[in-house]
Amino acid sequence: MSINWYPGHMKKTESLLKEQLQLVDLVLELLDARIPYSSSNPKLANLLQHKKRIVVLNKVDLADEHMNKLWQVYFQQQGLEVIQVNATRSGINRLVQESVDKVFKEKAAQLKARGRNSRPARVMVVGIPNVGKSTLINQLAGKGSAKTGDKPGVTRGKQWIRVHDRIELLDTPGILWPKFEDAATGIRLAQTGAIRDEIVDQQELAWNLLQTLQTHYPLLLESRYGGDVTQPLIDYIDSIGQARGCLLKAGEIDYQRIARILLEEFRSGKLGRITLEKPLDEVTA
Ligand SMILES: Nc1nc2c(ncn2[C@@H]2O[C@H](COP(=O)(O)OP(=O)(O)OP(=O)(O)O)[C@@H](O)[C@H]2O)c(=O)[nH]1
Repeated sequence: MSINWYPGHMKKTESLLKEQLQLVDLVLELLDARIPYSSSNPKLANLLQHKKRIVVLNKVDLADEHMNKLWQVYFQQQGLEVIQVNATRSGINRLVQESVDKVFKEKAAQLKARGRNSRPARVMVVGIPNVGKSTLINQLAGKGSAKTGDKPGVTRGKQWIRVHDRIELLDTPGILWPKFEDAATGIRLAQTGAIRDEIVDQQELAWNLLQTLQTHYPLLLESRYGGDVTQPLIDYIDSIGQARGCLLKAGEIDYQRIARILLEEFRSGKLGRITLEKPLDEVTA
C-alpha cells in the first residue's frame, strides 16, 4: 500500500513477477469482488503466456451476492476457473484444492506420460495492493502447515508452503500494479482502499460513492442513514451530516467527517454488501 507506482517501479515489479512466474505451474489471481474489473491487472494475461490462472474473487463477504454470481459466470464464460472466497475465513482450502486439481490435471497427465512422478502443483498468489494476498496465503498455510524450505535452483530466500499434499504455495505473493486507465477506475480503486487515500480527495471519493449508492443501493443507504435518499446529492449529504451530528463549532456541517464516515462504513461492510462494477458495461456508476 505504500508503493508509488511510478513507471520505474512498475518495471521492477514486472521483472520480479516474471522471475516468480518461472517457478510455478499456475497462479491464483486475486480480484476484489467489489471491483473485479478495476482490480485486475491489464498486463497479467500477457505475462502469464500459456500459464494457467484461477480467478479468485476475494472479499465476497463485502460484495453484492447477486453480482458475485454474475461475475462468476462472466469469467467462466471466458473459459476460466473461478472461485469465490472470503480469505479471512477458514474452510477455503478445499475449494482452492479442488480448483487447482482441476486446472493442474492436464499438466500432471503430461508429466505422467513422460514417465515423471506426479508432484504437487506449484502455485502463487498474485494481485494488486490490499486485495488480500497475504491473508489468503496465511489462510492456506494454516497453523500446522510446514514450510518446505528453499528448493535447489530456486531464488534464494523463496519459501514454499505445503498445502495438503497436492499444492506447494510460494510464500511471497506476486504484486501487480493497479490500473491507471481513467479517472473512474482510479476512484473505485481508492474507494475500496486499493490505492492510498492521501493521493485522492476524500470528499470527491465519498460523494462519488454516495451518488452511486443513491442510484444502485438506495435501500442500504436508507437503512443506514435514513432521510430521503431521492433528494439531490448535496441535500442528502447535509441530511447525513445532521443525522450523524457531523457539525463544526459554528454549526456548519463537517463535510470532511461525513466523507470519512461514508468511506469507512463502505469499506468495512457496515453499509451492506455493495459491488461497484458489473459485467458487460463493467461499471455500476
Ligand atoms: N472482509 C474481508 N476482508 C478481507 C478479505 N481478505 C482480506 N481482507 C482484509 O483486507 C486487508 C488487506 O489484506 P492483505 O492480505 O494485507 O492484502 P495484500 O494484498 O497482502 O496487501 P498488500 O500487502 O498491500 O499488497 C486486510 O485488512 C484484510 O483483513 C476478505 O475476503 N474479506
